[in-house]
Amino acid sequence: MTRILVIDDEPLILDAIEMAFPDDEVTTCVTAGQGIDAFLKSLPDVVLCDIRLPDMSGMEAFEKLHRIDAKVPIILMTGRGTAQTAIEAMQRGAFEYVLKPLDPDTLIPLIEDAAETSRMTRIRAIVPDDSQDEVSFDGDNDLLIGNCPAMQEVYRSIGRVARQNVTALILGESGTGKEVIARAIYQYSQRSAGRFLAINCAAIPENLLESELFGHEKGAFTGAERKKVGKFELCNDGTLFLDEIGDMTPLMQTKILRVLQDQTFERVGGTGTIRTHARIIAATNRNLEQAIEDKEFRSDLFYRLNVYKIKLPPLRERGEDIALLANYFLRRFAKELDKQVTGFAAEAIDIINAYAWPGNVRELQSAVKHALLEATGPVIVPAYLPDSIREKQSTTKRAESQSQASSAKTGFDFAAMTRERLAAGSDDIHRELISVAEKEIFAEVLKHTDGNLTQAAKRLGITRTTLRSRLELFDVL
Ligand SMILES: Nc1ncnc2c1ncn2[C@@H]1O[C@H](COP(=O)(O)OP(=O)(O)OP(=O)(O)O)[C@@H](O)[C@H]1O
Repeated sequence: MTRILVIDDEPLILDAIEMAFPDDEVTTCVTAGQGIDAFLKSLPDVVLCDIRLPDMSGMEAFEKLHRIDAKVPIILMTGRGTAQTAIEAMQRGAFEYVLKPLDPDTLIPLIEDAAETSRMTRIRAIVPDDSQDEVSFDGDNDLLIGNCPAMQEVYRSIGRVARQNVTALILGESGTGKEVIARAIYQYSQRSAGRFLAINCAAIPENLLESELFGHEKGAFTGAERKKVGKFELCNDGTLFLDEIGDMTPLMQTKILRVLQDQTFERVGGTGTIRTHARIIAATNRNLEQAIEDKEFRSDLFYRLNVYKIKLPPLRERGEDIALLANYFLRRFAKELDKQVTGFAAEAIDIINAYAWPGNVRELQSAVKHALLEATGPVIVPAYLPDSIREKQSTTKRAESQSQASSAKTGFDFAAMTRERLAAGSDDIHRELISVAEKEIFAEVLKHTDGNLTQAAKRLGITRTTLRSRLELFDVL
């Protein structure tokens, strides 16, 4: 549920917004004064503010709200005549502006985007300190849980890179915590009071991504009925998180490379060169070295991004952290859901430890939530865990050990695994299953070649570099 504060003196607009967000908490105010009071009383996640208000200008209202808490995204509503003022407000920190009459198809995704930005900026990602034995519970922030050596190295890396103002590249499978690490880097950086904007480079088509990142001039293309300020410009002194960077098209890769090389770009349809000092944090679940070899990713862009690399281990390789995380999520969600559940039965922890967690921490989180919702007693027993984990844990875990020990038998039921991943809600099934298959194939071939990579690559019909990088990705080398 998003807490939205709307400040506008037109009752029709207030009603329309309340109707457009029936599941959210919408507070409406008809003057700037009332809006500021409501803002001070309880900070909203997002503010929508008209540019013309009866008691002060929308610009003044924006500046007052922005001074109180610069991390709350403020969207200005404007008529065509006042769009220039709204653009100026954006350059001073407003999140976006929308033209009246409001179009729900534009407004709803924009509010969702603003709410997500609000969450990422305001909910702190806290790195544990060395002295921490017990995990202290903090409902308002995200604590990074895990003590295994690989995670300790991740925490050290955050400490080293956060204050350096350099580009950081976060690598790891889906759900391993890349976004939460990006937030930690931002929050521990010298730019923590500034803007943090995120964009998922895989989720939107190329032309939209281009506009989102670089902005566009009015009339730059059909449908560009207003000027747009892009994220690179908005984040001039802030931090821009480019998620799923490995999935960008060649054109976007070239454009991003230019920004990284000389900190300049042009808006789409614009001629003026704009300079940006945005700090870039990039993340991907792809093996970029492999993508370079496959000619899908520019090597010069990779070298620009790879200034400081943080590699997140998959959950299945985090040993005792798995149970630590499960217990943390149990306490967290038990509080949220108001359930009197105190812990896991030993058998349930055994299953959790044995499962391969292809969806990593995110999958564990939803499994614990599922178990809590199912629970009727004070302890989580195996029956409360999702079927997919109980039934298939042995299959998936075996996949891991087979690939590493190179000694197990073959014969996965891929149809069953696909069904399992579908039931688990995964949206990365192709990669998950292909990885499991690849690991098994490699393990068998390497066993046959006594671990000789050159011979194995020959028998597999792939290059030695490809084999090496796949094995590195699986952390087999
Ligand atoms: N070490 C950790 N301790 C506590 N919570 C974590 C940890 N790592 C990840 N999480 C939680 O797991 C969930 C998934 O993490 P996140 O979204 O950062 O993963 P991701 O790698 O960015 O995933 P994707 O590649 O799919 O975007 C989030 O709710 C995050 O807060």
